[in-house]
Amino acid sequence: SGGVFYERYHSLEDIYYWINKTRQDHSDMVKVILIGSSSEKRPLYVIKLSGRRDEVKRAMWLDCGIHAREWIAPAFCMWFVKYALEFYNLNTEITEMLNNMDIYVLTVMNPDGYKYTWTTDRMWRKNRSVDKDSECAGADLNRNFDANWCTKGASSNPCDPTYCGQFPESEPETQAVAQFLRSHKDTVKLYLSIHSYSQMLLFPYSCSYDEVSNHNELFDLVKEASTKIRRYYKNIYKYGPSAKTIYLAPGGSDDWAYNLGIKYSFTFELQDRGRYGFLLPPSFIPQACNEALLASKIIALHVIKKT
Ligand SMILES: NCCCCC[C@@H](C[SeH])C(=O)O
Ligand SMILES: [Zn+2]
Ligand SMILES: [Zn+2]
Repeated sequence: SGGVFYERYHSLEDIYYWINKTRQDHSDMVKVILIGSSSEKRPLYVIKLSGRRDEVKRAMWLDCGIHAREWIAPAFCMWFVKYALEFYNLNTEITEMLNNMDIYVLTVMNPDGYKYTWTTDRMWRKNRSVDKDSECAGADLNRNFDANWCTKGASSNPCDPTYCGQFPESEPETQAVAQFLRSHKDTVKLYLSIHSYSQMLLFPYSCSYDEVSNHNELFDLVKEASTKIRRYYKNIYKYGPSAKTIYLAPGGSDDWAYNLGIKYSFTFELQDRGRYGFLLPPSFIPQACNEALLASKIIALHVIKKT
């Protein structure tokens, strides 16, 4: 139903409308939680998906759109929500997921930046906070978390695309997510952050070359996901610990979530590998989202078994 809607990119206003319509159309499985607001005072709405059972003890977190220009990410969050609601009680994996874990989905973590890519600069990455001491705007929200903050792989120059912000959690968007996860850290067992591009399935650490305690388990998970994507969708995803697999990137949401105690923490870089890059045409949305959905299912079902 409304399939073509999910094969398009949508403006920020359309996404806010979609969030509210989804809640109205599925009031038995959907709650909308306001977790904070952006630096330009736009709301940060989290969609909470629950199966029709009583309280479950686990939850999973999925955020998209932390980086403004990575439009395939919010498209995936919307695809994921539509799929979960449409196939609950029809598809075994999604039914198993929703019967055993609530799913929190933050469709656009950086609404100001996303809006800016629709109105002004399609290649914008950061949020749109204004630093009074600089003529440049915006901090990189994926360098603003409290995990080896502003060390190698981030910049302290407000004009740089990887500007770490004035201090850890200086940005309202970072604060909102960190606050929500801190207050739900006993139930959230899986953290997924969706980005583009370069087709990679990554896990901590990216703030250092240190290996996490459950490195082998996380490595096997992303290896299995990559293998299945290659088999079913004939597409190649690299996988491994972030620092070694992509680059050093301190202050990342996944490293911070891991250190908070969410031991299953991943960053996905979706399609493509550079032919279109951030300008991935809408015709690629279905396959890019199905690849990410497959990886999400594999990881979520493992987490349910193990926690
Ligand atoms: N914790 C960061 C995981 C590795 C880097 C991910 C990319 C996504 Se565009 C980045 O934030 O530069
Ligand atoms: Zn990104
Ligand atoms: Zn990226």
